Amino acid sequence: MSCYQDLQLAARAVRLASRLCQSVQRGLLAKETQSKSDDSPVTVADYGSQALVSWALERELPAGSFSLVAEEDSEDLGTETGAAMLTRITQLVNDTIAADSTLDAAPLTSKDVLLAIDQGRSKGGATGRHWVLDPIDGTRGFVRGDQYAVALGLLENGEIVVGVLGCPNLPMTSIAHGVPKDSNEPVGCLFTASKGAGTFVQSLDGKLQPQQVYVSNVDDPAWATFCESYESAHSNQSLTANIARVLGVTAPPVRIDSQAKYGAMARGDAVIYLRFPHPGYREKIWDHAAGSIVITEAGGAVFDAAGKSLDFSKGRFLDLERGIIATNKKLKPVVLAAVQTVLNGEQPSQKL
Ligand SMILES: Nc1ncnc2c1ncn2[C@@H]1O[C@H](COP(=O)(O)O)[C@@H](OP(=O)(O)O)[C@H]1O
Ligand SMILES: [Mg+2]
Ligand SMILES: [Mg+2]
Ligand SMILES: [Mg+2]
Repeated sequence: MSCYQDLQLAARAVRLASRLCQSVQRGLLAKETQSKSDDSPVTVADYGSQALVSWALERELPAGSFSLVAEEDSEDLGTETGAAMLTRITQLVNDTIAADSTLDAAPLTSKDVLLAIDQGRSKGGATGRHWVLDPIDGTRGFVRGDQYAVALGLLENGEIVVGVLGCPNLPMTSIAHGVPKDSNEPVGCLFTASKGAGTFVQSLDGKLQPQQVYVSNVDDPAWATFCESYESAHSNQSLTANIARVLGVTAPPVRIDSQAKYGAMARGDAVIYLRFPHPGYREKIWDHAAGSIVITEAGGAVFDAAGKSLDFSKGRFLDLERGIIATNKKLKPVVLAAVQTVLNGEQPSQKL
């Protein structure tokens, strides 16, 4: 299959899953959220999205060739509350398939749904082709009614070659000054990127045609704006404020959930993305796979505090020096220097 065909397949799968997420977010019920053992939330939509993407990819790929590294697994659906959730997930998956006039498929059973979810247990690695999925990135944002993304990448021999981000709540217009509340602007963006072919944005509903996008070309940090996680537990915001101060950035950061940040940056809404999880946190590949190619194909760079590009070939986790930074190529050296200045000035106890 060519990169173009992979991209089309990925975009169809992400669109389908995004529709399921949108319908759940509209009528979100408290009982549809569970806590995972690591205390992060997971909803019927996370599972439903993973089942749909897995099902939509596998049916189009050569038999036996499908490998998926994805965030969720069916373990928690084996409990008593899990069984009720599974019924609801199966219904959501089948309703979404039935509502798509381009799909001609028999309804899935609960067992089919469990199997589709558990396809995501692949370990990935440096050889072969592995799809990398975050069925809902930014579940906390999703539950709050804010930003989230369905994020799908394709890892080929250790390198991400395709990335698709479905961002159902992201305005088609710039969020450089934040996401407007209660605006009539159209929302719902689909970002697509493939190796050597650029990054494009189109409306998730398909009404607006794809347009090529580029990261900001700001080369003076004083004019730069930055974005970071909405959740303060996900990134050390006093550290990022110090980095911004060293750079001379004066504008307040745009704080939004999920890889929607990478999409927004790819079209120039913000110039720098700073992510510094608290010591001990290990980044997962599905949290950055699609987003990183969306940035690099838009002319940007994604790297860690040592200046190294992200390495997706090491399995389910990213193996990196502290932090993830994205910006344009001109600003990379100056942003990296500011990051290193601030990290070197930290108290030893604050270091990893
Ligand atoms: N303590 C922590 N530090 C850094 N990242 C964390 C975290 N706890 C959860 N995350 C990750 O942050 C992701 C959301 O990213 P963001 O902070 O950009 O909104 C979550 O993805 P999920 O919502 O898919 O679980 C999760 O993988
Ligand atoms: Mg999660
Ligand atoms: Mg995630
Ligand atoms: Mg997720």
